[in-house]
Amino acid sequence: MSSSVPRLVMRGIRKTFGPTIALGRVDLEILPGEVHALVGENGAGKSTLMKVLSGAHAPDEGEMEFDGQVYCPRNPLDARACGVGMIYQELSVAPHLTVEENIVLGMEPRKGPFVDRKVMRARAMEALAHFDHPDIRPDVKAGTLSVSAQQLIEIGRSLAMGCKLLVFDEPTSSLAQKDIERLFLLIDRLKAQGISIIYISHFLEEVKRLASRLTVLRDGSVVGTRDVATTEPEEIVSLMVGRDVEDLYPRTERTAGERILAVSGLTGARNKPDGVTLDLHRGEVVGIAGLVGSGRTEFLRALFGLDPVKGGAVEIATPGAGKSKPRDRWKQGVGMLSENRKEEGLALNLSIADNVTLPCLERFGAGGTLSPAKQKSATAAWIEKLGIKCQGPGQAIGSLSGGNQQKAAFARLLEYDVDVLLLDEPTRGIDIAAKARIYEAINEVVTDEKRPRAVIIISSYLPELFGVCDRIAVMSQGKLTRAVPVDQLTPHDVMLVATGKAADLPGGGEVRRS
Ligand SMILES: Nc1ncnc2c1ncn2[C@@H]1O[C@H](COP(=O)(O)OP(=O)(O)OP(=O)(O)O)[C@@H](O)[C@H]1O
Repeated sequence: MSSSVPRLVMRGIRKTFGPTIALGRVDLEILPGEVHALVGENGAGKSTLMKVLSGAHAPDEGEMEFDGQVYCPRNPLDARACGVGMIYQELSVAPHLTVEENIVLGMEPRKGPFVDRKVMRARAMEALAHFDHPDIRPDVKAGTLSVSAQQLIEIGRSLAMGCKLLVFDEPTSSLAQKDIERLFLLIDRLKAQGISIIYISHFLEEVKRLASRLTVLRDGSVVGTRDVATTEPEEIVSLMVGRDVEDLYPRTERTAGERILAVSGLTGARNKPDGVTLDLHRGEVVGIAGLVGSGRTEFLRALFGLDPVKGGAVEIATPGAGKSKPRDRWKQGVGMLSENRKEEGLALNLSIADNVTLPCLERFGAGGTLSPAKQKSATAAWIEKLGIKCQGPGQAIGSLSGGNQQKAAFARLLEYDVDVLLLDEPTRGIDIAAKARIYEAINEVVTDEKRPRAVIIISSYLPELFGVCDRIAVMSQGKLTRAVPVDQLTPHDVMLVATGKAADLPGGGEVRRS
């Protein structure tokens, strides 16, 4: 931190949306060459603060300075021209354009009425020199590249403009482990070049690895800024949630009951999954570990009837099974939460109550009439249980923060009350305290005395799988190992199989019974 002039000063930033105070007079200071983490619960105001910084939202009050100059961007392009680049979770690369066209997008160098292709190429090459990535050539179509390469194009776009402050909003959520490590090394290099970074993440391990200071937002206010090296994770979490953290992985005694699902030799049209066999019993949670791209999502999609299969069988022993075709899994008592929030089919203009009750509206009225009061009271119970931060069941779901939308999608699955829950990365984008509530809800459904349900959960976060599951199986190149009880496994065993260094897990594949 060579200079005494801060890179960025945000002072007294206030932003309201109708009755919601998203930010109440926030102050933030970022130094040159500093990686500064921004953490907080879902709905704390992190995205809103960054949207003010990027010119996407005008603040109601407050002022900003960038390198000692007044900074007041009119829009994100203007912000980038002033030196502030944003790298969002949902990438904004244009797939049909080439890498170099993406890098100069909106700032194309001109020669008369035409794009100056020579200057464009030179600018792109200069930006790409930061990455040393063999696949990212200036003339390839961006859409043909992996998610991690597309993320680098976004970063390149900001570097080509000479940005001195980059904002990363949960950048690792769609990346494979090796790409995550590559990104961290890049962030280290950018920092060494004096570029400042604001890093938003729900993973405190990432914050520890990268940041020197962190700021905690709670309910639209800064509750503390700390040096990362000298701050314990427990202190950060209690600052975030405003109280001490209880047990993150609540779990009561579980017993596997009758078999509810039997998958044998399931093979997808494109060989992912590849001959997958798995049994699931009432009262248990089975985890699927594996690297991004190993075929975990494809397995759940094939099992749920979303993608075509070319071989194998799925037997379901729920009260609703047999009455309907395999495509109608919901009617058979099987529900799925997709990893991609956009695919969840949340109707963004409708209220939380409408979204949560939509799949089972018949329960909320009789004779063709609907009782909004019943919809609202059922939804209010989920809002309370999962801690969805909102004004009430009537609020449009599109105006919730990303993590709170994800919680509402989970509430919808629970409200539908299925026997088998298929969960693909259910806590992605969800803060630590809310994760604990989701784990608690999972524990409740599998230990329900009258009707214990069964859960399959995919997660890239091993502590989560070890905390929540009874058995874990590992997916690698479309093939799934036996599901082994968690107390016979270590995370190391799982990683060896996931990375292809071992063929199978140790331990037996038996199900624990009472
Ligand atoms: N366009 C909008 N209209 C109405 N309310 C909004 C809008 N954008 C954000 N809010 C509200 O402002 C508050 C802060 O939301 P924000 O998205 O900044 O939270 P966040 O900390 O980024 O959460 P997450 O971790 O879930 O992404 C929330 O209560 C949210 O519902």
